Amino acid sequence: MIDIKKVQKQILEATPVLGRESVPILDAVRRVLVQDIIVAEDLPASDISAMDGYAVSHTSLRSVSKQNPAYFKIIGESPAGKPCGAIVKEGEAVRIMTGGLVPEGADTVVKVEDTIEEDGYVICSIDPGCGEGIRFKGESLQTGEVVLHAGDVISPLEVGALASLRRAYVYVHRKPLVAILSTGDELSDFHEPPSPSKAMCSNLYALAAQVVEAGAKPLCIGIVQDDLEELQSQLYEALHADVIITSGGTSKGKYDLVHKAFSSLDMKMKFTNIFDKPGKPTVFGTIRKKLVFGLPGNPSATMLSFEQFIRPALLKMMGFQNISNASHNTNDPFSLIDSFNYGQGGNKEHHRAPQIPLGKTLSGNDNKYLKKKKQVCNTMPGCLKIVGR
Ligand SMILES: Nc1nc2c(c(=O)[nH]1)N[C@H]1C(S)=C(S)[C@@H](COP(=O)(O)OP(=O)(O)OC[C@H]3O[C@@H](n4cnc5c(N)ncnc54)[C@H](O)[C@@H]3O)O[C@H]1N2
Ligand code: MOO
Repeated sequence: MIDIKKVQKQILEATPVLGRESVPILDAVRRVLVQDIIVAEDLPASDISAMDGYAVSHTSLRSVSKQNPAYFKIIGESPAGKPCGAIVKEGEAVRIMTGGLVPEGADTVVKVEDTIEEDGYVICSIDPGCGEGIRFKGESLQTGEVVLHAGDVISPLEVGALASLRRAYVYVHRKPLVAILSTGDELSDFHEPPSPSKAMCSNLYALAAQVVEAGAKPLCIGIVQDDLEELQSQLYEALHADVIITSGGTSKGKYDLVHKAFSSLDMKMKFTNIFDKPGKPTVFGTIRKKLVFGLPGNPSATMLSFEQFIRPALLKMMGFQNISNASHNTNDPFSLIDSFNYGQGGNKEHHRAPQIPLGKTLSGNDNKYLKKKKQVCNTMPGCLKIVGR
């Protein structure tokens, strides 16, 4: 048996980073960019007004004051999206709206609140300073600038930047396809009637949801009976996925066939048992370089093993680099009380303790899950996630 840290390290060492695919920018959210994004055209592409006001040449505004206002003849209008062809000379102004193109000859926009318009003239008694009220060409982004880098994670901010650069598609790391199989003759699915001897194969759905939440693509293969040939053939079919997860059949029972099926497919076994519970009988190896995880059937063990071992691998496949050893936050249903040396043989056992603040000391009466008095609540040690996610 090996400990969680070693297991996590072994898994990440065997995990490849997947190649790239081009996707529409909205499909790139929470995914990792594979290319640098270089600005092809200045942003803004021309000088545009940052204010509703009047575009003038600053030379006409020098030495204006309340006592000595400047008068400008209005020679045209530049609403947003409809440029004005006029050329502004000294003593002239163009009425301009926010986002409107600044006409030739103008270098300053006086905002409307600082002016009075009368009989085709605008009167200005304040000098806002040369260049005020204008967003100049290239002020936000300049041609040739690297605005996003390979390895960046796309969030709405990056989508906005990409859209403003007119990039409809970007290259990101491919999402792993994760085949999920549930093994066990006792399992049934929604379409089957309930029976006392059957258990609903909830793991199939819980695992698929975890795969989705991690950002990968689930492929629910369904229930596979406790039959070696069927298991072998379903696993063989599943090899077109990037990752295979089975649940159940990993233990020592007569009908626990997962080990045999893996061996028959020449699995390169990395480990078969971990030191901690839940999740003790977890199996991991590779078949034709595909990652294969055999998770125990107990639903809480299945989900915890996914969080500890599979989620980090999926994140690595999708190009995330900042995978750290940060623990889960305590609002997570996987928050656990850590009761060291609790199990027989001295292995760690983690008991569920939903939504208890990190570090809080609890008395034995606080929670039905507590078996000892005065245990310090902790999150699952060694659980990997992206920092800041
Ligand atoms: N002799 C020993 N027996 C067991 C050991 C051991 O060391 N020696 N380990 C125990 C531990 S720890 C675990 S965990 C389980 C793991 O068993 P399996 O992986 O073989 O799982 P199953 O026996 O197939 O199922 C266990 C339990 O979970 C239910 N299950 C299975 N699949 C699903 C599913 N898709 N959805 C919902 N529930 C599922 C199943 O009905 C069983 O109740 O072994 C212990 N035994
Ligand atoms: O190790 Mo078992 O996975 O439930 O406790």
